[in-house]
Amino acid sequence: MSNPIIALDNINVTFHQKKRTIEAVKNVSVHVERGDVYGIVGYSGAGKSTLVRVINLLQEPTSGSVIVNDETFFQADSEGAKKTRITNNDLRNRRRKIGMIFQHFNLLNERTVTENVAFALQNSELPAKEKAEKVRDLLALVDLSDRAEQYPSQLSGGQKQRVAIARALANDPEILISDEATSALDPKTTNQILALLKKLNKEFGLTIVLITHEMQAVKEIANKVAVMQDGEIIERGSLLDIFAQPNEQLTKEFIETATNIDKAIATISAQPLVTNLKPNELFVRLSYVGDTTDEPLITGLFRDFQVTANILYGNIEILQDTPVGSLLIILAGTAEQVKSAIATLADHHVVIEVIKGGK
Ligand SMILES: Nc1ncnc2c1ncn2[C@@H]1O[C@H](COP(=O)(O)OP(=O)(O)OP(=O)(O)O)[C@@H](O)[C@H]1O
Repeated sequence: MSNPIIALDNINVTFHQKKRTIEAVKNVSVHVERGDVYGIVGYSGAGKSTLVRVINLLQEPTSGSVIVNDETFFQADSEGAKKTRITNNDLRNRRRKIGMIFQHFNLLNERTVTENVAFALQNSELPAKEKAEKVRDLLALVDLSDRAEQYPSQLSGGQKQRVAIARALANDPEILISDEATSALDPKTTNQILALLKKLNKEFGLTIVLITHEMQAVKEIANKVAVMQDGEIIERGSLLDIFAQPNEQLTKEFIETATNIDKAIATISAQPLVTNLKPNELFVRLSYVGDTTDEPLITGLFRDFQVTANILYGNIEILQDTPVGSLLIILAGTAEQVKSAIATLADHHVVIEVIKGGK
């Protein structure tokens, strides 16, 4: 496998203020592979922005190493230790290959849409005619050709973000950093922007680092997820693994915001079928990923073990073209039968969580 396009290792960022020291990022290592959409989620203040600003040295780390495209941007073993740093001139050039988009778009209000995008090409060596062509192509790509001569104040939030994306793409970056880019948008517009980012990733192989407090956004487009809290990454993995089996409480909370499964459990737990659960019944949650969903698991329980399964709630999401399911069901049968049925489900990589019963 080739080297990661972004390798952050043992990154620390410490801010020294008059009376206090803030450890915004604590010994974080993140490797982003080419073509990844890497989601970093966390609440406000977790250190997400500080961490991603390290990638293009908008924020110089206190210590650690930053390697982008096999080039060392920064390296220092510890605070105050001798450091290696890319020259300012080289950094300026490399930064053009790392596009950024932000929550508040950061457009120039006195300039038209075309001028905003062209601004990113001011240092480009392209002849004027090709620059103009490039801007036109970019506006077509983000579906804003008809707004070329308008000003930001005449655009909706989603349109402004599309101008920002066109501008971020002007120098053909290999990496796009999205810092809460959909946080100020309504859900429908958010989905349109996420769909555009997904298209850029799929069609052009653009590597995207997406930081957000919205798990829903990560769920839509990321293939990898890291969860940040108090300057540290507390959990990470593939999107599917994280959704199927989160370990940390905070990860579970974020997933809940995108699936509402806890709400479903609470509502269904209050129903008579569950409050009056019989001694031979178990109220369980089954979670599964991938092909398992296609199997007639539930009918098999009765056929093979004479265990009946009463489905009270079901939710199947498609994450990265893979079904990820959650079922809330009541299993009924003898203790022996239910035990065998559960063992078989587990053999099929179904995670079983007993919510009530079985005493
Ligand atoms: N330049 C700075 N000087 C001092 N403290 C800073 C600076 N930048 C960030 N911090 C502090 O570092 C911590 C992490 O901030 P950061 O902006 O990285 O978090 P975040 O997860 O991106 O949250 P948000 O989404 O609210 O920006 C916070 O406590 C913040 O106040």
